[in-house]
Amino acid sequence: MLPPRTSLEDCHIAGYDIPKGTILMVNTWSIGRNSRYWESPEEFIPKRFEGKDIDVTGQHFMLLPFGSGRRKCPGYSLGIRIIRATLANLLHGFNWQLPDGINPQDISMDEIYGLTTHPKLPLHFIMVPRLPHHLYK
Ligand code: HEM
Repeated sequence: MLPPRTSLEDCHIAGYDIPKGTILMVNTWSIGRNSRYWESPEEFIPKRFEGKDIDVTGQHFMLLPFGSGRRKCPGYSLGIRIIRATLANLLHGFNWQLPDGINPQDISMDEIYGLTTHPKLPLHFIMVPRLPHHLYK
């Protein structure tokens, strides 16, 4: 859910009459799993974004990781850079393996709902350094 909004005037949206002063919650979790907008929404398919002109900064309402409008996340640019740099370093610095006896299909994708969404069960990986040892000091 995005933080709540209050409607400033009476309006009519998607068949609903919304009186002035109504507190509105935008369910981005549900939008992200709506098959009207996403093919196989429950599947993790990063390639679905390849070659698509989908913006993450609040222009395309089917994907709102940083919200939208006047109250959208002011830290989105920093957030994107931190995630990109962290992920790139982890992938560059380590080969990733599953523990013995665990297959990719055994990994639980269950979530805990809250202000942010966390995995319900911890993820276990073995990180194998792939660069010369002195670079990790
Ligand atoms: C990947 C990282 C991040 C994600 C996914 C994220 C997501 C969000 C979302 C969904 C909102 C609510 C927007 C709305 O109501 O429309 C928000 C608000 C906010 N974020 Fe972020 N954020 C991230 C990083 C950051 C960073 C790095 C900062 C500051 C350095 C930051 C500062 C804020 C602030 C101050 C608000 C409240 C804005 C307001 O209510 O006017 N965020 N963020």
